[in-house]
Amino acid sequence: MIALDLTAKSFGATQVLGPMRLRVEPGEVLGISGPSGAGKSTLLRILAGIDRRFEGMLDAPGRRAMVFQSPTLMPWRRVIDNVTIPTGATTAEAAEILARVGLAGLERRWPGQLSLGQARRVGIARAFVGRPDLLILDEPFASLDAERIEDLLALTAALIAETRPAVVLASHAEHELATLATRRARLDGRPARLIEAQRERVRAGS
Ligand SMILES: Nc1ncnc2c1ncn2[C@@H]1O[C@H](COP(=O)(O)OP(=O)(O)OP(=O)(O)O)[C@@H](O)[C@H]1O
Repeated sequence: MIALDLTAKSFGATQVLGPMRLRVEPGEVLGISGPSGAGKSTLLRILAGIDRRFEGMLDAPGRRAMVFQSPTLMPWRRVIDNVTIPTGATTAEAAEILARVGLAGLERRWPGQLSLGQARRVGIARAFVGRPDLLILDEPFASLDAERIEDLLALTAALIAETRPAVVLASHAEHELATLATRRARLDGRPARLIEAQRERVRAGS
């Protein structure tokens, strides 16, 4: 389980996030919406352990993975190395997950030779290859066309069901949140608070 008890997060004199308490169990997908600039990315960076400069306590499981809005691939490394190097996965494990996300045969390509949708798939492969306990998804499908979003939503849902990490997803897209989230919350206000919706539905198997 991931547990955050946050008192405050500030940039300089500006407090961005107010007091909040957040818990996510393995197999749960907490979907967070909220206006632009509310602090979703800031909260996700805290949960991922990237930003430790906050007041409060974070208790997060060991294996964490994050998928960002923009694919953060190393352009000077081939696709397969973009999966193995940051994760420590073997070449065989990387090839298997790349095939799983529909990129069989593209392992030796350079990131610059991929479409945006393919680059996103590499990001998803990299996130799941280590079977994370905590998965942070920050607008993972932004700027893709509707058909590709559907494919990636289905793929992500299947991989979550198989590996059952605790997932926190931030998105502006209602459809993405409605498809993936088992719980919903909204981040709003100044400083922003997390307002949890009532539990809506629990996906089969979770
Ligand atoms: N490194 C930083 N230094 C100063 N202010 C920052 C920094 N990062 C974010 N902020 C500010 O914190 C607030 C929250 O930003 P954040 O990116 O977390 O919002 P968001 O909800 O993710 O927005 P969006 O939905 O547009 O991505 C904004 O007012 C932003 O300007």
